Amino acid sequence: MSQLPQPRLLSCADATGAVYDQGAHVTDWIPTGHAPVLWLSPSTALEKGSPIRGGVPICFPWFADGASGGREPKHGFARTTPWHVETRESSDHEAVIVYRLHDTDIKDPAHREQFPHRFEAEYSVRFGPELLLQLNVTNTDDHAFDFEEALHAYLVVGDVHRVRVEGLDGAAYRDKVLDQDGCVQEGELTPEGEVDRVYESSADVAVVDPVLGRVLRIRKTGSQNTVVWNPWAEKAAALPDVGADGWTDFVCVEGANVGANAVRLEPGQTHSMGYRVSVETTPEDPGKPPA
Ligand SMILES: O=P(O)(O)OC[C@H]1O[C@H](O)[C@H](O)[C@@H](O)[C@@H]1O
Repeated sequence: MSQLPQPRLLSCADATGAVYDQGAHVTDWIPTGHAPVLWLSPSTALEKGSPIRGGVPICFPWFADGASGGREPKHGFARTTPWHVETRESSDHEAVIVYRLHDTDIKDPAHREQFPHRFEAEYSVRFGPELLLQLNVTNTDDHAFDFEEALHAYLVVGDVHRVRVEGLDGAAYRDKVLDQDGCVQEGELTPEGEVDRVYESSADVAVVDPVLGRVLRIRKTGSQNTVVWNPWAEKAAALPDVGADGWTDFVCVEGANVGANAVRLEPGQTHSMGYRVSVETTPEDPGKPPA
């Protein structure tokens, strides 16, 4: 497979960022005065047609293998398809790039067959003191269709053993590790092993990181699910593009609409999902004791 062209680099006084046209895939966001916020695997393949491990993959028009299973490629075709740059502009406090994808950009007949609908997807990325991502999907066909979506952000943490994910208390979730529905989150989530949970929640989430001394705040709009994922040691060992120790350095907190929350769009309708991240530095916080 051939190498991907270099990512587009954007900057303004308040941030720098990087995005690949393939998958409109944001791989870097550094708000000025802070350490990088998005994790990118040092061993990811940067090859045409391969998913990039890290940053913010866009899962569309299905998540995992789809609401009723059996769909390929995993997480839909959008993350491995080149998107078109629509506009790109910078001001002092914000650098913005807008991408577009149409059904006609999907060249593989097997992929089109699994989603035989005319659509237009627009994705805007705003790099500033906040990272603001918005995915708008429009039904340009003459019949209704359903789709799933996720903005699968890999967030840098000092040590996943020590983070606390707040904001999900009381939310129902499907535990994909246990293959169990109807679980309910009690208090904050403190990862102690593989985590793969699809929460019913549109609430704000905070990733409290005592090692890096910061809190990442995630705010969502138009998103009924929050997915939290970390493969932990054993599963990570089976993912060559995560790297032996890479899994301790991130937690994925994804804005999503999946399963029963798949979006139904009538002809001409548009659905928008927004995902926003900001960083706060914290005073000394002992967090959990080291594992
Ligand atoms: O390895 P990938 O295809 O990128 O998927 C990575 C992960 O994505 C989501 O978080 C899913 O809930 C997980 O089940 C999956 O393992």
